[in-house]
Amino acid sequence: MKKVVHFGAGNIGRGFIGALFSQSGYHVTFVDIADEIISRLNEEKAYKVKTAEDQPKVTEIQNVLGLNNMKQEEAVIKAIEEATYITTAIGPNILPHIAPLIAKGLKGRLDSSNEKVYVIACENQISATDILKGHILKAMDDDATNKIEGTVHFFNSAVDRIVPIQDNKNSLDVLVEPYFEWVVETIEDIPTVEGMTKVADLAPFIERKLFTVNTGHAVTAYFGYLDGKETIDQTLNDPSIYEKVKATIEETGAYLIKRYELDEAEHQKYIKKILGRFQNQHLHDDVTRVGRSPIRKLGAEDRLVKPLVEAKKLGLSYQNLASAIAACLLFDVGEDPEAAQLQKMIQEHGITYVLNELSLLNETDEAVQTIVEKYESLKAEYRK
Ligand SMILES: NC(=O)c1ccc[n+]([C@@H]2O[C@H](COP(=O)([O-])OP(=O)(O)OC[C@H]3O[C@@H](n4cnc5c(N)ncnc54)[C@H](O)[C@@H]3O)[C@@H](O)[C@H]2O)c1
Ligand SMILES: O=P(O)(O)OC[C@@H](O)[C@@H](O)[C@H](O)[C@H](O)CO
Repeated sequence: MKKVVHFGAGNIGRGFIGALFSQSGYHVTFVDIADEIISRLNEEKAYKVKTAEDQPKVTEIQNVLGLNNMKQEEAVIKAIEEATYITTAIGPNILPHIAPLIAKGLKGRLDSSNEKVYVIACENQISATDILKGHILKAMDDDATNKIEGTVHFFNSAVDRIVPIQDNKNSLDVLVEPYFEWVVETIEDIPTVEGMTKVADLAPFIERKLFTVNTGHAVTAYFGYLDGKETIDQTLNDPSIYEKVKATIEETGAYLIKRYELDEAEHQKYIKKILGRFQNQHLHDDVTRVGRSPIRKLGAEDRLVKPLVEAKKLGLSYQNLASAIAACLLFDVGEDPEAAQLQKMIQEHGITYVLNELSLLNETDEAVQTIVEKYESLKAEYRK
């Protein structure tokens, strides 16, 4: 049986990537720091994935076990030595922290074998695998680095399936939306994983996904939060927010259509499908999950700022994206460490500084002025 080591036994790890591997006949070793999940995986050795729809489909996921990377380093190294795939769904900010352990595992493996292994980061971030590779190489000695070529293959990917925070913390079972897409950038003949789509150039796929699904999701979350809504589907029941979200992903759409020569009618269909996915009433996806980590989401390469900058360069409208960024700046959820840090930064230094520091937008840029105006007007409207 082929093996995969998957870092991150959370929602997307168990509910999507780990599940696809298991269903494709692989043994899956989940690596995580959450003791309860790891113990449960080792006790139960299986869990269920249930689709969020009127007639849910339930799939039993087998051949799984768990390792804690903080406590079982040697076992993780051994698992990496035996794996065909190494994947992650852990959050982009965590990649630098797991890279040294992956490097140790790869080093051990390269000393004794030249069997191919494929590394794929499944995160909502452009070039996440390249970034992970950079951290792995930093942690490796020259000898191991020289042996990587031709043996360790790194592929970028785009991963799409909405998996909300799970209600029952005492169960490994995962509720997921029925839709999924996993696009991996390679033309190599690699071991089959059912549900994986291979493409030669990931750029149009990841930008289309990140700047439609994730931009639309973020706008919904930030306006939903401001308006006191709890979930994404509840937020979109409000026609005025629905129109804002649609208008924002039409702005990103205009950029994507121009940049990648997409078919306009096809892209409109894509937008409609995405809005329909957000409206799934069985998901109960919290606005606080979708809006999480606003500092990451304000990054220059992320779902709000990058399409604004690109739309502006092409002379396209970016007014709704500017509103979305302004709403993100008002995301003040106490339990979210990045939201707390963001609010502290705004209080101490002001919006212009924050946009410069986090989004690399220069204060002389007229988009900054637009965002500041929208921020002030949203603040007046919602924080009476
Ligand atoms: N949930 C979704 O709808 C969805 C869809 C597509 C992509 N993604 C992406 O997948 C990634 C994971 O998201 P998620 O929703 O599954 O998050 P999650 O919080 O459910 O899962 C992340 C897991 O990583 C573990 N973790 C954190 N730090 C760790 C460390 N240092 N070492 C080992 N494990 C650690 C956590 O304990 C948790 O189990 C993110 O990049 C996210 O953007 C999520
Ligand atoms: O995971 P994040 O924080 O990058 O973004 C939150 C959601 O938009 C995201 O998890 C989506 O549910 C997912 O990307 C759908 O494929």
